[in-house]
Amino acid sequence: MLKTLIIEDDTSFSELLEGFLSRNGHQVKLCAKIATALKTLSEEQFQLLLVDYRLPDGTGLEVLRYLRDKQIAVPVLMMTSFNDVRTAVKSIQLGASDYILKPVNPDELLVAIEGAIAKSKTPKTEVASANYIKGESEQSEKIYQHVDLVAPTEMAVLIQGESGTGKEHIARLLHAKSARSSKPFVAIDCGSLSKELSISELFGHVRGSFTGALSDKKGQFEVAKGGTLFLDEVGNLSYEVQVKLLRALQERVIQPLGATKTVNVDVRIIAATNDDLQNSISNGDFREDLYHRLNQFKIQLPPLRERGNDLKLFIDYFIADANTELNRNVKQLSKEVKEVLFNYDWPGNLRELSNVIKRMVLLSFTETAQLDALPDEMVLAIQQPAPQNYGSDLKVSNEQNERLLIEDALKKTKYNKSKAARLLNIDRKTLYAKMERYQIE
Ligand SMILES: Nc1ncnc2c1ncn2[C@@H]1O[C@H](COP(=O)(O)OP(=O)(O)OP(=O)(O)O)[C@@H](O)[C@H]1O
Repeated sequence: MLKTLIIEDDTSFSELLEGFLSRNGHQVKLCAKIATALKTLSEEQFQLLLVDYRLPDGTGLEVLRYLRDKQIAVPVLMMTSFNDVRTAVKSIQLGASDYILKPVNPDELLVAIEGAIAKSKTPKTEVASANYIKGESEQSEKIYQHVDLVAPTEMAVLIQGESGTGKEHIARLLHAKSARSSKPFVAIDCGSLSKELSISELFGHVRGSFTGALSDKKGQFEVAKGGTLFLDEVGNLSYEVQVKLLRALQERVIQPLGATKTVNVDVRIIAATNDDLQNSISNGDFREDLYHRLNQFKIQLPPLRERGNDLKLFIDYFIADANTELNRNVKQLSKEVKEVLFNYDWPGNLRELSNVIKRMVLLSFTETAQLDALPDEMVLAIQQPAPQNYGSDLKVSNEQNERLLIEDALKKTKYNKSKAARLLNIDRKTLYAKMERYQIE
């Protein structure tokens, strides 16, 4: 019996899920609001969480933040509508194992649950012998050439790219191709750690150094000794932690919280970000000196929609993978499916593509995948008129869209800036900075 908590406000849907999962070996509990869910989580332990993204008293991200702050390790599967994919993909950065599109298909749900549980059992420190393909576009060639050149050096590498573009995959590859490959690769998700936690997580602490420090704990700098420390979402580190990190990198020593002795640092740093750190530097959110330390070599990963022919290669690759995993035999795509896959703009990049293809293969019982195996909303999305056209100036166009999104979020939240920031999935400081920039009152 797998003890499972479903957090979902649509009661008829959650009861349906409850019945289905109970028949498939789950012991299910239901909560319809975040507040009741957090109370339940403080009283009981679960082995799996299914969380609706939009809930009456907030978004599923709040549940993830709670789990992070309380250091509760449990696989979480986000259930999201198509329109929320962009933000749901971000939930992965906050610790969710995966997301699944609503309406939820039962077979797809079981596959996603299996994946989420398997993922939670793979230690983050393990270097996965990930299967990957390189792609053939000019950009891909350049990326892998740069990987080959920089991997054997000791240079700090900054990997920049949208969510799901393969940053962690490149970081693991850099490690695997370096002289440090026999030593640990340790990944830290800086986005999912509070300030207090990130200091102890990075540098360690000694027993009694703060309430709750019941024993000595090695920081990840020490755990990664001789190997590579991967700082994912580095733009989310608080200013105080940035100062400590910079000192560690400059002086090559760290001091665990409460310790009198220092420890030598022997790690190579690879950092990743999906923010424009230059922007964060001008906003005063990120230290320029740290940026230069991390950015001795930059690898920019392009979004999938700009990878040209690579999209086809990735589609073929993910189909082959899903055929093997799900015991299907999809060999081709109908004309309509091709049209959708090649015209969609893939905000969640490779992660979204791999999920969409897995779902499509699961729902295809013949050799040709048909349109009804794709999410309806995806089909609708490509039929919608393109967003307002601001000419070929990408920067102006992005800024206009950002401005509209911010105004919309403010209206929806009756100008409550904390709520609007949460809705936009940015912090309040960033929202203020953007409002000032766009002169939104
Ligand atoms: N070259 C590749 N070949 C095959 N699959 C890939 C490749 N690159 C990435 N993927 C797959 O795409 C998904 C996203 O990759 P990854 O986690 O590395 O992206 P990311 O940019 O670090 O994501 P996030 O910003 O959400 O942390 C993973 O499932 C990964 O296995």
